[in-house]
Amino acid sequence: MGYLLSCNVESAVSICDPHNWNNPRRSRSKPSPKLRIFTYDELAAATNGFSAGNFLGKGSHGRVYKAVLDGGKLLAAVKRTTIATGGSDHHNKCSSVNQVDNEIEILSRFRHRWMVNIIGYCVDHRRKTKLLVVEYMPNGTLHDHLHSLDHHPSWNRRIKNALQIAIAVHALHSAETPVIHRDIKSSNILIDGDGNARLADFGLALIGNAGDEHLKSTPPAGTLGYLDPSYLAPADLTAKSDVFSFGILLLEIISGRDAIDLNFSPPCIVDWAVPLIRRGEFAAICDSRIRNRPQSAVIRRLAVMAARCVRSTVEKRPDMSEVVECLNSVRKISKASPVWNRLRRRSEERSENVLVVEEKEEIHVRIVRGGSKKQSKVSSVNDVYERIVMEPPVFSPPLRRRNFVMRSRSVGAMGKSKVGPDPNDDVGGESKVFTTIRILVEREIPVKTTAAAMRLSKSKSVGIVRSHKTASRKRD
Ligand SMILES: Nc1ncnc2c1ncn2[C@@H]1O[C@H](COP(=O)(O)OP(=O)(O)OP(=O)(O)O)[C@@H](O)[C@H]1O
Repeated sequence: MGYLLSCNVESAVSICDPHNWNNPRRSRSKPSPKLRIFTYDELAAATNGFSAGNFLGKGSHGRVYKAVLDGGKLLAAVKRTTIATGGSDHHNKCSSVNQVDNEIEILSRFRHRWMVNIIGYCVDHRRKTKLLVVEYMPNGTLHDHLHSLDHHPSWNRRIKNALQIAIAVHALHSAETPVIHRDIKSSNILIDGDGNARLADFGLALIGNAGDEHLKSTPPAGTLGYLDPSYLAPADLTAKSDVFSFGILLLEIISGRDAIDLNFSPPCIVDWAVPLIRRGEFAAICDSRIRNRPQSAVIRRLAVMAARCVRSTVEKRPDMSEVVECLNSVRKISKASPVWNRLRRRSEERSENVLVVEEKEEIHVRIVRGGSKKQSKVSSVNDVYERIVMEPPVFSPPLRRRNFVMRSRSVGAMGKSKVGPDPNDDVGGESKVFTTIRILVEREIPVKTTAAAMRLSKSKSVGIVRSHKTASRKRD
């Protein structure tokens, strides 16, 4: 099959220094720590024989186990995949191993405080297995937190986590040899012991400069609901596809709803949120389960940034440095002392009608005295005119029900598989790629609305990264 990306440990030379994420020159000078090469027996012992008790979860390309290493001093997560030997599922196995190889390749070059970093790996040909060993994250995924029925992260926590991931993605994009993650989504963000968000799952990530042959020859991949609708062919890939996925993530963080959620109308988060944002109805997209709503300025800036990230015109999306700047300033506002925030809120409430013109990071506020809602000009997010709605927040649209926690499917397609954008996205033109999605229809819930409740089964990343070797062999 030729799906090979051998991890050359010695080539692991560059590192993203978390303290210098915006200074690639300084961060390049740090040496990369050596990867540990484990034996199978070592990892089997550390995971209690890959026991059910140590099982953490199952992805589309293998099972993940908790490992206790170095006499209990080091906790790790071990991702186990099977090396293909031919047969009907040969292609899937190739794809899994290839994704693990890809993760090893990329994670061995980059380390970042807001990423789930690699510790080492193991290749056991006799048992036909490859194991990736990464830092253990004890607090589940951001998806679990956002969609849990009991505990909902506070606004401060959400903004902090969004900023952490934005910083990690920006570090990848601005590295000397950039990396495009291609699978940014809440279930690929793990929460560490201190409640920090860490970007994980680099199985679909691509490393290289624009124009590199392997970038131009790797088919689109990603997760349904998060996948950039403009990314239909290998040549369409840019860092702005990650920006799109990050925008979806930000909408999910703000609203607490899934990227595709059939309990909402429309089910696609972009179709649901962007019209509300355009109309200035920021409160309507806020997660109604959190009692302490942040100031309007915080919600407005988050919502507008998210809407800009999911713009259909790729060039009009911000780059991640702008997203980081915005989230940084939002975090400062949201962390300001309660007294200051009360004063700010009061002054906001006093103005009956406010027009805000946002230009990049500068916000100019024009107070329109005595203006009616009709007079307030509300145009698209692109025109960056918004009206702050001073009415009580409009929470919970009528179709909202939380009977199910739904999860958008991770669909990636690489190699032979094909993947398409969310069917709800208005892509326009003829789509060159397709995808399938399993939907379970359930009718058991007595609710006032007439729509049947539907649930998506757990998302899975599917795909094969074609190696440089494969690409060049094809050319030959
Ligand atoms: N480093 C880790 N620490 C703790 N738990 C982890 C870690 N990595 C993965 N897990 C758990 O294992 C599960 C499976 O992870 P994996 O990355 O294989 O798949 P996924 O991202 O959930 O799905 P897909 O492969 O379809 O994207 C995760 O949902 C998470 O619960």
